[in-house]
Amino acid sequence: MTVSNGRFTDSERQGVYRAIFERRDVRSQFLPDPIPPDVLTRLLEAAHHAPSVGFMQPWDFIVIESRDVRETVLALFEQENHKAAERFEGERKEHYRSLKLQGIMESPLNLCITCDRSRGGPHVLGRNSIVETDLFSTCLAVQNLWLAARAEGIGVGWVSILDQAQLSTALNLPEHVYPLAYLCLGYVSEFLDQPELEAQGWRSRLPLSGAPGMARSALTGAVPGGGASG
Ligand SMILES: Cc1cc2c(cc1C)N(C[C@H](O)[C@H](O)[C@H](O)COP(=O)(O)O)c1[nH]c(=O)[nH]c(=O)c1N2
Repeated sequence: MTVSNGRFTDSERQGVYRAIFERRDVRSQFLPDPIPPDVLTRLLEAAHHAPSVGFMQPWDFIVIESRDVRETVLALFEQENHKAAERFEGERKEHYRSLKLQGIMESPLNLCITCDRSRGGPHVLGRNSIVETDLFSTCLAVQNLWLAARAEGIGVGWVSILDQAQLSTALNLPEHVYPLAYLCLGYVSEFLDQPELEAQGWRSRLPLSGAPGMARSALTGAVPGGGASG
């Protein structure tokens, strides 16, 4: 069916929303099946079509299959995760320790999406005032990949419990390249219907209306839906 004005058909639109609402951060459900090269290429193409400040396209994609490198990154995770647990007390600490927060070895492929902070030279259109816009752009590449992966039936898990300098060393990154997202990718046994942290009782989704800081009018401080302002 042809639709004018570049509009999506109903089923195309539903597909986009389905990817958004059914995307999950995956740590526990990875299958070992390899991701075929053409599928991986589609995911990287999707990431590469993210918006970026001044069309800077500051990202690069490091595909990591090596078990040695993954074991090194897992050791970095264990070290930081141990420190992270110490920030909680009592039952909350035990709860934290029970959470699975990475799938580095179980997933068949790890991917580091980096941000080259020097790309495009010293003056990038749109980045003169807010210098972090290159990092924001790279986050959008991550999200594009995450949604495309969901549409391909592939789970993605973001591992950020890592020391950034140690990760850079492990991946041999030059100083101007920032390891923005360390991701685990693979087909999954299932996609949970809610975030794993919610299923584990760690934290729940906030309501869109009335949540602190959400949907707030910058001019009046009023929260649509009758929530308290201020
Ligand atoms: C920047 C960033 C960093 C992390 C995450 C996400 C993002 C955006 N998340 C995943 C996070 O816990 C998850 O997105 C939320 O719990 C919501 O779940 P769904 O993504 O909707 O399944 C995440 N998960 C995890 O198990 N270990 C981690 O280190 C991180 N780090």
